[in-house]
Amino acid sequence: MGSDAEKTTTERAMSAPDDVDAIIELDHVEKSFGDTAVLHGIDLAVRRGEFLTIVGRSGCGKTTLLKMVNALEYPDSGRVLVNGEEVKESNRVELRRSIGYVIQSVGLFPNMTVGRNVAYVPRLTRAWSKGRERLEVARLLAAVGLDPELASRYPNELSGGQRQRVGIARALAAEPLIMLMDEPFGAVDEITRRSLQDELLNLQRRLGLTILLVTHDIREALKLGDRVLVMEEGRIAQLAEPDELVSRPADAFVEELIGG
Ligand SMILES: Nc1ncnc2c1ncn2[C@@H]1O[C@H](COP(=O)(O)OP(=O)(O)OP(=O)(O)O)[C@@H](O)[C@H]1O
Repeated sequence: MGSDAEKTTTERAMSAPDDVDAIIELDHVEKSFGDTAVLHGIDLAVRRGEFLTIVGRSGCGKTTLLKMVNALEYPDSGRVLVNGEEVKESNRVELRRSIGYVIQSVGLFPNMTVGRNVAYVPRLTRAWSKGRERLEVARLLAAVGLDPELASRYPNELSGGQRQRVGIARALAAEPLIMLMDEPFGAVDEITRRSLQDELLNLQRRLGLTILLVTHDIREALKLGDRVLVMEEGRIAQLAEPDELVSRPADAFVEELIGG
């Protein structure tokens, strides 16, 4: 009794952090801004190579949770561990370089070409020759479905969808094990969005990336996530595989979200 095979997917999904190969662990994390409590006792273990999607209403704490992982925010109490090391104790610069961070507004450097943008972190950390850099940039642009010829353009000479792809290529250039993505496809049309989703899924499987992706789009969350984390007012409403979430929503809130 109680073997893994006998558990429901929810029980497996909710099982204790120490019985999985966790690359990211949140251990009873609490966070407030002034008088406003934003995260309430969050316990979460993300497995190496897992794609976790995070959904919930605006202001429920999704971005704050993501920022805990790359030390842009710290918990008031509780612990956040990446690769078994507490984030609070880590070297922040090294930690951030090892974690890709992609946000909706992309944040490309406007005065640098696409190529320079993509090669930004490798230029700081690796001694690539000019030729090698050109090859690597072309490879990365192709990986996110962009024509390598775009390397010589400036960000303002690209469409919103192309800029989003460059943002992902730039994050991948640092060869991260973890990617944090906050509404990465928010500003693109439906067709581009679908193709970006497909490319991201391929990359994630191929490179064994661990991805935490925040989205407002439940269909996107169900399509991309190995598991989906539904947040409600700073708490975990449900953490489950997509099928389980759809067939057995934990409460009326999750049911409404799925129904919508
Ligand atoms: N630096 C900050 N100072 C004060 N309050 C903050 C700060 N960052 C976030 N908050 C507040 O914390 C709450 C959670 O914010 P967070 O950005 O995590 O929500 P979210 O779920 O990502 O929202 P959205 O879906 O709208 O992006 C919000 O009420 C927000 O106003």
